[in-house]
Amino acid sequence: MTQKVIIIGASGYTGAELAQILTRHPHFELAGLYVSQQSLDANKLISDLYPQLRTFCDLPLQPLPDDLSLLAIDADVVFLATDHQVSHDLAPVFLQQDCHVFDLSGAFRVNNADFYTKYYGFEHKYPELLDFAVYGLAEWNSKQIQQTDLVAVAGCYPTVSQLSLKPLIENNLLDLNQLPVINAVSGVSGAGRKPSITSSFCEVSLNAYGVFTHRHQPEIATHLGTEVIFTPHLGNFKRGILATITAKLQENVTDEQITSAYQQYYANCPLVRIYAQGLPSIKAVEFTPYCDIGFATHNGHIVIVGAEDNLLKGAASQAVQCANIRFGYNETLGLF
Ligand SMILES: NC(=O)C1=CN([C@@H]2O[C@H](COP(=O)(O)OP(=O)(O)OC[C@H]3O[C@@H](n4cnc5c(N)ncnc54)[C@H](OP(=O)(O)O)[C@@H]3O)[C@@H](O)[C@H]2O)C=CC1
Ligand SMILES: CC(=O)N[C@@H](CCC(=O)OP(=O)(O)O)C(=O)O
Repeated sequence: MTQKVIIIGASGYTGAELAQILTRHPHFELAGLYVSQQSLDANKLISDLYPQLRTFCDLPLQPLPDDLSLLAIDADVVFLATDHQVSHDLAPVFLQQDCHVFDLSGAFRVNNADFYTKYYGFEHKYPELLDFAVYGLAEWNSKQIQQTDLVAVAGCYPTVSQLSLKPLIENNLLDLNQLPVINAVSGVSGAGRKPSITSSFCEVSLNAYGVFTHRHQPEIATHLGTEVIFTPHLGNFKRGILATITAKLQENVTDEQITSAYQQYYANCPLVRIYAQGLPSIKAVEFTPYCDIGFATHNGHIVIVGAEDNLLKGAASQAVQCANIRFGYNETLGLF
């Protein structure tokens, strides 16, 4: 059994990663790559933009047709690697034609229409889809993912932050009277391929941004079920996120209890690697579908360090992981 899949937003950074993964996937047949109707890249080959794909994937980047429903009828699965508002507009068209939608944007991640006005700057028109969507944090929501046609793949910073904190919160090992503090540094690919002054080579050094205002704070807090302080940073490297998370432990919590909580939740999760010693780095995870987690404790506090590739576990490979789960395949199929 194979599913016919298409990627919309295929010329972008996460779209190109999806194209690479789906080309080698044994059960998903990559049937088409799409960009906007006005795209400057329309009708180029994806391998013209990403020469590393030459001979491996030479499909053209097609402009979206006027009648999207014809495209939707012909596809079993669509990956939306598009901006939030574009995904918001496209997903219902595909769902209407019984196409399975895996959306990499934030358009369906938080079940609260007001959140979109406040943090995304647009009015959400599909509250019923917010009810229906399953949050694609693969390790935590696999049962729900198996049963949905709309997966809102978790955001990049939220993925590493939640994978790091959730086992400890679920086992009541943290004193949440002191809010966990997440400081995370992302490579510049997190900002996407479109040019902008803030992601321009000579402008990027290392800086915090979105302090107390970034949309990933409420995404993390909603799905963790507890408030956090989240500060993203932009670093002068291409890909990867390193999150350093400080939290207060409940009285007398031992390192063994912490390790055992991680093992309890991730023993059967091949894409989360818990370090027995040492701390993860971006070097350990870049170009891989893993999230690596390590920790140290001192005087009743814990510092957890989580690392992932923002374009893979933080986006494209987690999207395919969710699709594998949805169709009953091994969750790592096509990811290595
Ligand atoms: N980069 C990252 O690390 C992560 C990104 N995400 C999310 O994934 C999504 C894609 O991100 P990323 O790959 O970085 O973005 P890019 O800016 O690199 O790519 C966006 C893609 O969308 C296409 N596009 C733009 N407008 C339209 C339209 N109206 N219809 C169809 N296609 C369109 C662009 O092509 P063109 O303009 O030529 O048409 C391009 O192919 C975003 O929602 C982002 O928030 C999630 C997690 C991590
Ligand atoms: C470095 C950088 O700019 N990162 C982006 C986050 C990545 C992203 O695309 O956000 P989603 O995961 O919500 O889709 C930002 O801070 O807006």
